[in-house]
Amino acid sequence: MASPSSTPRIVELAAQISSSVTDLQERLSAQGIPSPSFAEDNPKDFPEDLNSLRDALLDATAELHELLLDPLQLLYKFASIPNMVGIDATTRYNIAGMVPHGGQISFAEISERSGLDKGLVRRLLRHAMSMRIFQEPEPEMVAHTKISSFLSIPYINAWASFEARDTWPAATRVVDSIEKWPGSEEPNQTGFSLANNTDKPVFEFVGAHPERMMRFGSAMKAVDHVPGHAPELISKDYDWASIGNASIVHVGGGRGQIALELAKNFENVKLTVQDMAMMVEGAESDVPDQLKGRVEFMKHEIFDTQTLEADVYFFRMVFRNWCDKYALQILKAQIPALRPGAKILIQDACMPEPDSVPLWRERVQRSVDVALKCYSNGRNRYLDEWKALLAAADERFRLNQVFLPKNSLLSILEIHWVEL
Ligand SMILES: C[S@@+](CC[C@H](N)C(=O)[O-])C[C@H]1O[C@@H](n2cnc3c(N)ncnc32)[C@H](O)[C@@H]1O
Repeated sequence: MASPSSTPRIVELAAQISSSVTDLQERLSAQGIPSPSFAEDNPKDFPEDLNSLRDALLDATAELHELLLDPLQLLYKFASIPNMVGIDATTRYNIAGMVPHGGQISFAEISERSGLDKGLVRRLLRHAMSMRIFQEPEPEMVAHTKISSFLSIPYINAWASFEARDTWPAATRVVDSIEKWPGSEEPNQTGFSLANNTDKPVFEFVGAHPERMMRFGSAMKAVDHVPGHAPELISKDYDWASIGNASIVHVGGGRGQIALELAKNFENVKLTVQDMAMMVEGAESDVPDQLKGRVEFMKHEIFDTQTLEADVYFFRMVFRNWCDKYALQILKAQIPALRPGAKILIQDACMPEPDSVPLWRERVQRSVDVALKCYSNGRNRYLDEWKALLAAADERFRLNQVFLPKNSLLSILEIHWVEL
C-alpha cells in the first residue's frame, strides 16, 4: 500500500511499533503484569483494556514482517502445510502432557513413552520448537514454553488434534467439493464429506464416531479462548436486564454453558435449552442447585416447528453452520410460536468489510468463514446478507438493532417479530 507521506512505509511502521511498545510496556508495568515472553509461566492473556494497543501492534508488526518477505516466502508462510505435521504428531501422542511443568524431559524418554523413534521425536519436536511450541533448554532436553504449556490442557490438546486430524484433511478437499458440486448448499457436499468419504452431514457423521465426537466437543470448548468468544462475555454483550422477567428459548444451545452463565447473572430470566437428543441427554445434571428450575433442557430438532412460546429466541453460533436454504427453514420454523413483541436474538459473526477492523482479527473471521464452508457449506454473513435472509424468511422479522460489542468477533442482531 502506498504511503501518503514521503517516509518509507517500513520506517513509518518501525516508529509506530517503537512508540506503541513503549506505551504497552508502561501500561503493563503500571498494572504489575510481566512483559510478554515465551516462558512457561508468562500470562497467556493480555488485559482487555490493552486490546486496541495490542491490535495496532499486531497489525504493524505483521505488516513489517510480511513486507520483508519475498513473494515465495510469503506464500510459503501462509501455506504452512508442514506445520500441521508437527502439530498432529505433538497432539496425537499428547507430548505436551509428558513434559513436566517447570521441569524437563529428554527426547529419549519421550521416545520411550510415545513408542516413536528417538530421531523422529527430535526431528518433529525441533520443528515444533521453531513455532515456539516447546524449547530445548539444554541439548536433548525438552521443556515447556507458554504455548506448549497451554497445549498440555487436555481439551486444548484435543482441539489442536481436531484441527490437525479433522479440519486439515477436510480443508484440502474444499476446492474439490466446489468442483464436484458447484453452488451446493447441502451440508453433505463439502470438503469434509470428500475427506471422510461420507454422505452424512457433519454432526450425524461425528455423532457415530465417539473419538471424533470428543475432539469436536473439545474444539467447541477451545473456541471459548478465541478473543471475543468467551462465554463470560455473554452477559456484557447485550442488555439482558432490559428484557425483564423473560422466558428465553436458547435454540441450538448445546449443553447449556451460555444459558447457565445468563441464569447466573440475571435472576429474572428462565431459559430452555433446545438441541439434538445426544447433546441434551444428561445435561440437566450439570445445572447447579441454585439455578435448577430456571435452566431446563429439551430435545428439539432445529428444523422442526417451534413449540415453545417465549419472549426471546436466542441463537448463538448456529446460523453460521447453515447455508441460506437451511437458515431460512430454521427461521420459518419459529414462526408458529412467535407472538407480537417476541424477539429473536442472533449472536453470530457479522463479517467486516475489508479494512474496517484490525487485519489480524479480519484474518480470524475469514479463516472461520472458510472452515464453515469446509464442514457444512455454512458461512459467515455480511450485514446486508443478514438483512436479505430475514426479508426472505418473512417480512414480519424486523431487524431492530445490531450490537457489536467491543473486542468481540460476534455481533448480536436484535430482531423483533411484528404482526402486520
Ligand atoms: C456451533 S454449536 C453452538 C452451540 C452454542 N449455541 C454455543 O454458542 O456455545 C451449534 C449447535 O447447533 C446444534 N445443532 C446442529 N444441528 C442441529 C439440529 N439438527 N437440531 C438441533 N440442534 C442442532 C449442535 O448440536 C450445537 O450445539
